[in-house]
Amino acid sequence: MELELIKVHGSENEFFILDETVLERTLSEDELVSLTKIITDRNEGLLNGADGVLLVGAAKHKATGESMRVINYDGSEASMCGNGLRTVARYLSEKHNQDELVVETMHADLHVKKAEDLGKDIQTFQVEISPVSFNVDALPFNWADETFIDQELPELAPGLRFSAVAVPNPHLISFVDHKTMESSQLKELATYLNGANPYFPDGVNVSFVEELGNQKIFVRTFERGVGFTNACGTAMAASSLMYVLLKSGKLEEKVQVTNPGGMVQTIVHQKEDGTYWMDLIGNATYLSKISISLKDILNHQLANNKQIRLDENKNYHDFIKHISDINIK
Ligand SMILES: N[C@@H](CCC[C@H](N)C(=O)O)C(=O)O
Repeated sequence: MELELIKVHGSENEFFILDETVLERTLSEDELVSLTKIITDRNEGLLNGADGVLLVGAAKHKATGESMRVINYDGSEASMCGNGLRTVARYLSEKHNQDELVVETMHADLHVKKAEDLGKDIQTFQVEISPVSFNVDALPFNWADETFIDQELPELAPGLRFSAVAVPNPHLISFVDHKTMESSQLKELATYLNGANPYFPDGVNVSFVEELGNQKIFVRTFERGVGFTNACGTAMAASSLMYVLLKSGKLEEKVQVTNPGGMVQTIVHQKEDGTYWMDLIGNATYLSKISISLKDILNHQLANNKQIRLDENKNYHDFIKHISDINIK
């Protein structure tokens, strides 16, 4: 069976999009996990690998058109992916010739839409990040209290304060100074919390956040199931939420979030029932289109592919050259 893949990125968080609805048959779970591990491998994978696979499938609910599943680099499945959802939003918007759609994800049907270009000729999409929960059971986080907001974890990271939030994938967030941002502390802590540990049985995405100015933050994330990525969309949305709640107090106002792979904008909203949701606005860039058979992938014969390299990334690089706040790679 021939597969059509699109290599894409959102803030240089890279994925392969695979649309299962146009295949002769659906993939088995084993095939999906094996395929993901093989093509995303950063050394031997397809086109230098990626951070995961985004599987477009038929939606279960009538109200929505199609669904997105997120398979991390290590084959584990995540409930959401913010950067990935922007690229799937673009794919579905072009497929159905529609500027606004609803995409079904593991826990929520999310509104997505085409937005004004963030930079010259940068395809830009705005996606809903929700539902948000501060309940530690939603992550899950083994902690005695119901929530964990702006608290110390002295046995793990003395002197730092953390907040735990599910959006709905799990995030642990700390506001740090520049020196801590550049240190090895994030890697050490996140590696521990994503191995066998008593706190986060399913692992957690860990982010350090540096305040850069009024409604401006820099976010660096070590992702569960991947490791360091250039950016994590749900982490930037969750970090913006914590920035608004703990620092600026400015709901409904754009936050500029820079990251090692570029820049996005977020807006934190509060509903009448008191719950929060975020908009995540950023690039949805196509890198290459690839045709390859499933058999060749599973036999590690990745050279047997046909590919069309797209030239959109040049515009993206011109765009990020002008973001002066990108200071950590
Ligand atoms: N990069 C994504 C998040 C992908 C899932 C994450 N690694 C997890 O396991 O929760 C994003 O842009 O949100």
